Amino acid sequence: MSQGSTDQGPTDQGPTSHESPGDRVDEALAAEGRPTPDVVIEPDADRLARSVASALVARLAAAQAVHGTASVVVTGGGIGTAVLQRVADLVAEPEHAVVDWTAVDVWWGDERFVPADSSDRNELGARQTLVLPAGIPPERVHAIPSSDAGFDEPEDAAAWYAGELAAAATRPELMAPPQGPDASSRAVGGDGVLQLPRFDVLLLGMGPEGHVASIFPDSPAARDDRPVVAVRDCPKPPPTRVSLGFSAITSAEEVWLLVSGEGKAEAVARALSGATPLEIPAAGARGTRATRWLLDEAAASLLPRG
Ligand SMILES: O=C1O[C@H](COP(=O)(O)O)[C@@H](O)[C@H](O)[C@H]1O
Repeated sequence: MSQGSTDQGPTDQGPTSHESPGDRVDEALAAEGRPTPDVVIEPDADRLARSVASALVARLAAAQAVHGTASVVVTGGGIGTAVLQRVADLVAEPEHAVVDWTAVDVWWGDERFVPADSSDRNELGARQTLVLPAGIPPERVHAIPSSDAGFDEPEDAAAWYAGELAAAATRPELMAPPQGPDASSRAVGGDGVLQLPRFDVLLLGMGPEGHVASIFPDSPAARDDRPVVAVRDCPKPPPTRVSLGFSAITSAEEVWLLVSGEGKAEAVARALSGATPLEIPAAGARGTRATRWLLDEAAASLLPRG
């Protein structure tokens, strides 16, 4: 994996004309002094998917060495699904059998609130490409409810998923490690109870306008402090979704943004040069220990060189 690091991290925001939770995410992250994002550029989407897959297997193995289990948040989308396919290829190779897949918890960053068998479900791609081939046990697979799973409204599904996260947060092997006062307050509710388990790696795709999970620019979800939010009137179909909010995304130890294609180059450049999370939600996706922008050449084409 060719590796580079930029000093263009989105921590030096200028003053904003109005205050909103989206702006507060940015300010809180800057105040915590989170690590500057790394930028890794691969020649094309296929090589990007392969190198991310290898890095993900290594990261999950390292997490299991420390905690006994690993916890990953997966994403839908083209490159996100390609990465899971490449991980599944590695699962089939004995020399890469470094991860105990029976001890991996899988979460989703966002989901479409449509019937379970709809091809629009992010869940389907991840189940077919990785969950089934790797043999991850059903009790460790935490899908966001579909519209036919007994919830009439996406708000109910979001509240249920938030409950699942809070329940997992009490499992000793999934407890989040202590963080700084501001960061840990994201994982803890107003009642002082842990709301979020440990996420070792949180994978995100990014849309051409800079959306991550289902947090779109200048949308209610970008202004919502809750760990899980219902999304309505989404500009990209299907319009009704459930998404992790910034408070959950920024509680992850490592956030990896997977981006390929020229159509996303402008949003990548803006996210890494001071756009706010309200303007480009990807700019607000930061891990407590690391943020990695994993790009192909086309997606990186508008970044300043060197
Ligand atoms: O709608 C969504 O889009 C993003 C990006 O998808 P991509 O195909 O442009 O890479 C994805 O990350 C998200 O999970 C999905 O719901």
